[in-house]
Amino acid sequence: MAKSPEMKLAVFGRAGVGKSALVVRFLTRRFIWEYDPTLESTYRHQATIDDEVVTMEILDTAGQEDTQQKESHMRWGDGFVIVYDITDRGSFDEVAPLRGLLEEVKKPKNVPLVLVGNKADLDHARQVGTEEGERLAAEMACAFYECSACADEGGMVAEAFHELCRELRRRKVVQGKARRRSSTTHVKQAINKMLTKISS
Ligand SMILES: Nc1nc2c(ncn2[C@@H]2O[C@H](COP(=O)(O)OP(=O)(O)OP(=O)(O)O)[C@@H](O)[C@H]2O)c(=O)[nH]1
Repeated sequence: MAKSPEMKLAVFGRAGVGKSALVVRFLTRRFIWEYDPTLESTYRHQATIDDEVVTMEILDTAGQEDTQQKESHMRWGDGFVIVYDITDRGSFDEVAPLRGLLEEVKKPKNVPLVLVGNKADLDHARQVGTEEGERLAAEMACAFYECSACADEGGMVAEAFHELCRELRRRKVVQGKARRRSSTTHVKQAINKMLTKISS
């Protein structure tokens, strides 16, 4: 049987935006009100996405980690969930610098990621408009979801993680094609070289 693809996903965002709550919601479909502030935790999870089994390693990072720790986690990951809290403008302002660091650490640029505005159940305390999230996601060329880890009736949390896996899969297909194309070109070049040698 073919081995299921493995994807390393890291979740970033300011302390308290709900990273752990989102990861736990995704893994268990439950919401737990209080967590110890995360040092960092990694989880393994399997899911069937569009008829393909995918194995995910999910890293729930600590909101308070320093730049060196962030960079090391960014190097580890294949795809990223950047989370802000719709009731915390400051957490939204931290998204662009986080994305900037990601682009610096990961080369080539255009890193696979999804943007999540969490705590959508707290609309009365909203500080960041939905259109602002949409605009930022468009600038970063990534998918955008407003979610609530606490009240996830629409299954948006899983959708955000699944979309990131789909994006990683799409890129793998494109990279595979590019690799095949480049090896075909190499073979053609070698044959041409041989023929030139024979005829000279
Ligand atoms: N109302 C509401 N509260 C939420 C939601 N998600 C998380 N919370 C609350 O927000 C607080 C912080 O949640 P955490 O999941 O610990 O946040 P975190 O981003 O992992 O925080 P650090 O581990 O410190 O980086 C907790 O009190 C959660 O109960 C949500 O969707 N709605």
